[in-house]
Amino acid sequence: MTLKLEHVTKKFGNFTAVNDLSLEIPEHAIFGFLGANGAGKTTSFRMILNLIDPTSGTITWKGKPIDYSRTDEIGYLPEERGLYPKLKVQEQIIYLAKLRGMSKQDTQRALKEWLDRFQVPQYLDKKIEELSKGNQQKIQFIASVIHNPKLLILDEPFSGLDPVNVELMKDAVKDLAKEGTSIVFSSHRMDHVEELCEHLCMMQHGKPILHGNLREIKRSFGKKNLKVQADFDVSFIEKIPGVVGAKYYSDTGLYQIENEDVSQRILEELQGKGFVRKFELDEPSLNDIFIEKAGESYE
Ligand SMILES: Nc1ncnc2c1ncn2[C@@H]1O[C@H](COP(=O)(O)OP(=O)(O)OP(=O)(O)O)[C@@H](O)[C@H]1O
Repeated sequence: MTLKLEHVTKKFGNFTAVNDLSLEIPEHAIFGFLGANGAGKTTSFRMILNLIDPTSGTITWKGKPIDYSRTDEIGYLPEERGLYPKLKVQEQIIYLAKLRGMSKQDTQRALKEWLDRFQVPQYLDKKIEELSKGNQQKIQFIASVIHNPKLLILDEPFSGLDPVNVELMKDAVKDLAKEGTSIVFSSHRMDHVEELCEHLCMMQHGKPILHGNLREIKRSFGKKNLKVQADFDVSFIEKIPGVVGAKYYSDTGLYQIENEDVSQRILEELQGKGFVRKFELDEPSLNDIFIEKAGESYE
């Protein structure tokens, strides 16, 4: 029951918004679409949902094109938030859930649970226009998940939310995945994708420049990061073989090293030179990988 994109390209006139995108989104996974503004994330989602046609390539869900207008298996949180301002929260959600084939009673039950979960039970009979933007977003998120979709597509679900609400929404996304929903979400925040996703696709100017399992991507990148903080000058570390990058922030040296053996060599060289306050070996960040692949910084 996977979502499959094969050689998908979308052109608007002479401009290529998505360029030869192929990927498979495994069942029950959280899949992150990462990319700066204009990278092609929303265009990819619109094609997945059959809202616009690819110029070339094919997209299938369970082996067939998605019929977004009819299926009750899909949930979609669009980037442009679009609730009816004059409707009350309850009226709005009941209306949208009905389009997904849900009864009024089931919707009311599920809505109460979601409002409690998002700590806003008092919004049930409030008009959408009376809510703050972030709270409207929570309601629109509820609209996209109320019918327990099997495939959930979330376009920038965390943008505009304060840190507390980002955490609430992240937990909801994690729980939905645990319950069996396949989730695809876009973000320009690498930290959100690193935290939530097993799989990701990183887009740049319409092209996928990195794609696959997050752990595999990090492992195959090879290099690791080492943080050293000491009461003496540690800049000699950059000359040690296997150290391929160095940066300094006040009293901390940040090194990119080829492998773990190099960190052992560095540790030996540090012995007897003075007091070492920090020696921390880390996986490469997505940003490190992006810079190497794309030849430029992320945003
Ligand atoms: N209907 C359209 N006609 C012409 N160009 C378009 C159209 N839709 C999108 N584009 C262009 O395609 C590129 C990709 O846009 P898209 O909205 O997919 O990016 P995105 O990664 O979602 O960006 P953001 O993070 O800003 O939402 C942009 O340069 C955009 O201007």
